[in-house]
Amino acid sequence: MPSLVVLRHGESEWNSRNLFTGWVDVDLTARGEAQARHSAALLREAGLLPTVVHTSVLTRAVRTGAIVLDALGRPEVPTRRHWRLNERCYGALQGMARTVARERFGDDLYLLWRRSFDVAPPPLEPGTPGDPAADPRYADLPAGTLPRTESLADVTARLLPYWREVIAPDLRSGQTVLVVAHGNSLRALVAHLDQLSPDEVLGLNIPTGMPLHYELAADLSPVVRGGSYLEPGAAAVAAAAVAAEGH
Ligand SMILES: O=C(O)[C@H](O)COP(=O)(O)O
Repeated sequence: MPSLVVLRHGESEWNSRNLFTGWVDVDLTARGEAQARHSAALLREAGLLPTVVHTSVLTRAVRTGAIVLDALGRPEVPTRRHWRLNERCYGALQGMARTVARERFGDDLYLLWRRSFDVAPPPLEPGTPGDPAADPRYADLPAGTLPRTESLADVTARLLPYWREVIAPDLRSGQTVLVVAHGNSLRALVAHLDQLSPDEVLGLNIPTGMPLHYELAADLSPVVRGGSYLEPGAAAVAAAAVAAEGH
């Protein structure tokens, strides 16, 4: 059976400061690096040795993937990086503390912007941190591709082509695929895999550095809806902490 593991990057510098991050390119904290190494140990114990890795082009995901492979003694495993796996663009919220956002805009709008499927935050101002128009990584993308803000629906629309055209063929060819991405780009993928309702999407939170395993049927539908965290107890506690951020 095709085997997929999805992993949100380890804790980042802005995760530890509770700042909205989006496309701002920050690094891992020492805790985040340790989470990546622990994820490798869990993968080894579970017999889930990746044969291909897909990451976003953001440092926190790229480095998490590299640390996992290094800890497994498998630095030669091919890794592909693509912007379509990037975190959602959080627009004008990028760089803002979650507590400030919740107090400034109110609980309802704060929740809608963080966790609804089809509501995007206000767009980022040109030239502010994380503006992809100023980043050479995206220089070759067609004009109009780069987001200035994204809803989860927007993330889904730009992520699924990569899922269908690149990751799915790896799975169908029998690879053990590790996808290292972000809290919301993985929410978009999980919502697609599990066909989540809008209410289920609203309650979906993915913790940093905790491998989530999906056994997939031949049509790539999950054998177990929601997949299986390799450390389910710790993941449930950490996901609740993500939901509570900013409160
Ligand atoms: O971009 C960010 O700030 C995080 O990766 C996800 O933040 P959220 O859990 O508030 O959506």
